[in-house]
Amino acid sequence: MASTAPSPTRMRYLPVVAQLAFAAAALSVPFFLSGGSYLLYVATQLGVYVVAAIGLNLLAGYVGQVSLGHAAFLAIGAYATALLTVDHQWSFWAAAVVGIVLSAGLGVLMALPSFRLTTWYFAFITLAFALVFEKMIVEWRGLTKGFAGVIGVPPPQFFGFELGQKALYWLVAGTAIVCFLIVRNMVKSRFGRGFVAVRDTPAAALAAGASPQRLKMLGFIVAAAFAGIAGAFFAVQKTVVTPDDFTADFSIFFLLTVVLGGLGTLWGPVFGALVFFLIPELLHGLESWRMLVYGCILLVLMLFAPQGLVGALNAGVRRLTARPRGAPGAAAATSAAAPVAHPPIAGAALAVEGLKKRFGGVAALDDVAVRAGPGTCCAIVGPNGSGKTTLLNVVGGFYERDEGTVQIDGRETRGMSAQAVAGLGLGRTFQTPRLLNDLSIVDNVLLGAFTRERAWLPEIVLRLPRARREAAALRAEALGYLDFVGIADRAEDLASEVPHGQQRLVEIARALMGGARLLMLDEPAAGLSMVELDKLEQLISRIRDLGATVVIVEHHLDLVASIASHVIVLDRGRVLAAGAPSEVFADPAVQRAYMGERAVQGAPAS
Ligand SMILES: Nc1ncnc2c1ncn2[C@@H]1O[C@H](COP(=O)(O)OP(=O)(O)OP(=O)(O)O)[C@@H](O)[C@H]1O
Repeated sequence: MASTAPSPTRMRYLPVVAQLAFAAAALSVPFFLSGGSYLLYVATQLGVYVVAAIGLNLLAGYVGQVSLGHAAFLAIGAYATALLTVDHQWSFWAAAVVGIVLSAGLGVLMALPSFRLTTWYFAFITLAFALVFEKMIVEWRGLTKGFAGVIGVPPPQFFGFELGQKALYWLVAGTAIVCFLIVRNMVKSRFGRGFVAVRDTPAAALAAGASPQRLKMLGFIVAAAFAGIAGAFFAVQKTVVTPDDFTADFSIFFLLTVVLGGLGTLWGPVFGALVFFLIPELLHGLESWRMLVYGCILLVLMLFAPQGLVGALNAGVRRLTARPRGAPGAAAATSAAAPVAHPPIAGAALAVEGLKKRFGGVAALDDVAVRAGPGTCCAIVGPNGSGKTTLLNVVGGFYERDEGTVQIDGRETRGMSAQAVAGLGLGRTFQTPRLLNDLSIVDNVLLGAFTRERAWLPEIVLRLPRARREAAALRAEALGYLDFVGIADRAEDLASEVPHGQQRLVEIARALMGGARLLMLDEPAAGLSMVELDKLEQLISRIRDLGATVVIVEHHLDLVASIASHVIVLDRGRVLAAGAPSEVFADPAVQRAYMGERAVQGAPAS
């Protein structure tokens, strides 16, 4: 019987066909409208807004930095273009470049507070900035001409020819398409995975060796530069630039556009701008009813599609094309990749001495020593609150230590950031899996390769051969790692869709993808079924036997007894006992402190 489900190949090409069709439709608009028409003017303005919204969506949707001051970036692009062309007779192109550079520079400044502030505090700062900036434009009369604004911005010239309204439209629409493609190529690359990690789980970004600060900075620069471009077009399209054009309302309009269009979706800003800019324009004839109808549309959307237009559409498509569990599909596609015969791993030795860490009055670690060598598994056990996770966090560079030494492969890690420690070959998993829920399983694994990718941003944006080759090779490798941990059939599923036990395996695959030579697992058996536990035990044993150094924090003592050659028991931050599992678990002090008197009889023998 012929299947009615859309074929995976057809589904894969659908977005490309849709993108081409949309671009063709956008570029053909001037063929249906006359040169001086109001609609062409509106369509050009829409294109300008799309450019700005695409940038804001990258920043707010992907990097998670909600900015309520986007209008300021546009204002810089617009005023620079207007002032340089009107007062100094610069060409549009040179003036626009200055506007874009200045706007990107402001983006750098705006990025700085985001390094320290949480999302909402940062949003308030940007709102305050937008309000101050609005006043500044008015008050700095000597430069901006105050309320009067800059009048008579000339149209761009191209080889001596003045661009008419149709040509300007094509220029704006072409720029919007280019901006869309830049963002599309970026978010599909390691930068996109890094952005989402910074947004959803910065610890996972750090563990993968990615710098949240640099990624935020990149997001701000791109968003601000796009707004600068939009501002330059805004100036020539309107021919007048005044402070009223760049109020805080304008910033809020952009945020509304990307949120209601679908925050963090590629098409969100495009459809958002289309709907939320065009609707009030098209409702012009309704006069006073216009805003009421507009408000009702927004309300309905917020109620029925809180994830935005495109977010709701994507969710619908996912539901329609969902593959029944166990049916061939992505499973068949991924299992076709040859199972990886993993080469040996050159394990990195861990040596910790005299480690101390206090949180106020609590001594979370007090003179702790750990030694683990390649091809061995060292288990850290102890009651809740005994300092196990703190130990992993200090070794991983997530917390600064108070005293002591930590050496990975003989290198002292004092003063190193978490991403620098990851660069020494440390891979880790977390007590609660830190996955990028909106990305596929294979993308989650690919995050692990963040620092291994060599293609530069321009190569990625332009999809040059090296970037494409590298992306294909890494993807094949990631699928291999999913095969290795036994979940290749879930490669294309969203991380949020896979069960808890498999999420833990994804984290292990991600660490291996990052080239982990010292693997630290924080309670990997928590919440697993007996079958999953068996598989986990085999997997960790395989990784250890390949030569990696494994350090495992675990409450499941049977698992510890079967895979660890050395056990360290922590109790209130101090090492209570250390040695082979059989000795340690037989120690009455350990039995009393950790397992309690009643459990002593049930302790594993070895
Ligand atoms: N960021 C922090 N700020 C303040 N106190 C902390 C912090 N992290 C850990 N602690 C404290 O340090 C001590 C050790 O905590 P830690 O999470 O390392 O224990 P654990 O052995 O991993 O416990 P569990 O088995 O419950 O995960 C606890 O008293 C905890 O409250």
